[in-house]
Amino acid sequence: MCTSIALTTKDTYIGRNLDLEYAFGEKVVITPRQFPLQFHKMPALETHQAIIGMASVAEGYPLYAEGVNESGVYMAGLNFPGNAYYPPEGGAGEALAPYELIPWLLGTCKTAAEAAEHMKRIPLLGVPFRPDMPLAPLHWHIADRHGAFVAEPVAEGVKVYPDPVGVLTNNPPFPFHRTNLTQYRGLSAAQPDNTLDPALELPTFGQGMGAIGLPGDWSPASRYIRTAFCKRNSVCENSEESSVSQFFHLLDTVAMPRGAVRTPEGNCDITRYSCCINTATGTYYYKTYDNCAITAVALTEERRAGDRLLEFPLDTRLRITFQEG
Ligand SMILES: C[C@H](CCC(=O)NCCS(=O)(=O)O)[C@H]1CC[C@H]2[C@@H]3[C@H](O)C[C@@H]4C[C@H](O)CC[C@]4(C)[C@H]3C[C@H](O)[C@]12C
Repeated sequence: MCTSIALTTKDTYIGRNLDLEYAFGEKVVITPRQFPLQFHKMPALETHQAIIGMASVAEGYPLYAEGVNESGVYMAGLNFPGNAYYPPEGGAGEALAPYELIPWLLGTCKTAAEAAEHMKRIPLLGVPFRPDMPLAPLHWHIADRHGAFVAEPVAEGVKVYPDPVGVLTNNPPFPFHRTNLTQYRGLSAAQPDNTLDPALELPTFGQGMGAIGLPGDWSPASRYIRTAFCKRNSVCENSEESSVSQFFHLLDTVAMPRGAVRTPEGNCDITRYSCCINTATGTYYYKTYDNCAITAVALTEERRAGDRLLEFPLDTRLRITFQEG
């Protein structure tokens, strides 16, 4: 499962936890403006906006889990099994395969609203990248500094919702999560009033008691509520360091430590990586399960301008610094 967040401090920061029991060949990949992108049913993009994000590269093609373009538009795919539906054959006109969405939309769109409009308009095409690669059952978080959207491909078509909370997890479909939030409307970061019986002495005996009832498990519904609560109450200083640090703390509240979440096959679902992207600069910050220090890849002008994919293998090694004095 996964959790995606859009947070505005001095800039807008967007990113996600990627929770999975196996590696998918992930690395930070920059698709520069002149790298030609091919599509099944759309004309090739010979030149487009540069994209930075986490992807596996297959036959020279960037298969993104999430990315940001140079206009600061973000798009992330999150698991949506049992609900995601892709029509097996598109018509004669335009269509995009699920793995083509991030390259095409981030290659062409200047705003998240524009990408959301395309999601409503362009039919999806249920074609995998390769016959031996399954179609990933996904829904998408789309965001920029102006706001966020959720796009869900279901049997009736692609549904696009505005997302004023700025959070997405996994199943069930998005309207459930919005309704479910109402059940937690009484939670507070402040100490609770004694509304139970003001005549009784019920002094609080520790901090944090206003959030009693905040779900602590890793189910998608609980991660949604926990992230929405922590994001809503988030405070940080007006600096890059403080914003990035805060963003990773928010993701940490829903990260999966190995062993706590088992798949039906008995494998451990873990947070393989967490990322935070500054949409104003395109800087991609990440940490991995073992390397909890933050590593960054900058989207420099030189890197934006090329014609070859730039691949940055993840720095996954934990380093422990022993202090001398
Ligand atoms: C599994 C990832 C979503 C994370 C998540 O929600 N995991 C939950 C696992 S579970 O429900 O708890 O079992 C998704 C997000 C993006 C996906 C990848 C992207 O869609 C790009 C390609 C698409 C290809 O069809 C399959 C490989 C792939 C490289 C995908 C592998 C995998 O399905 C990814 C990495």
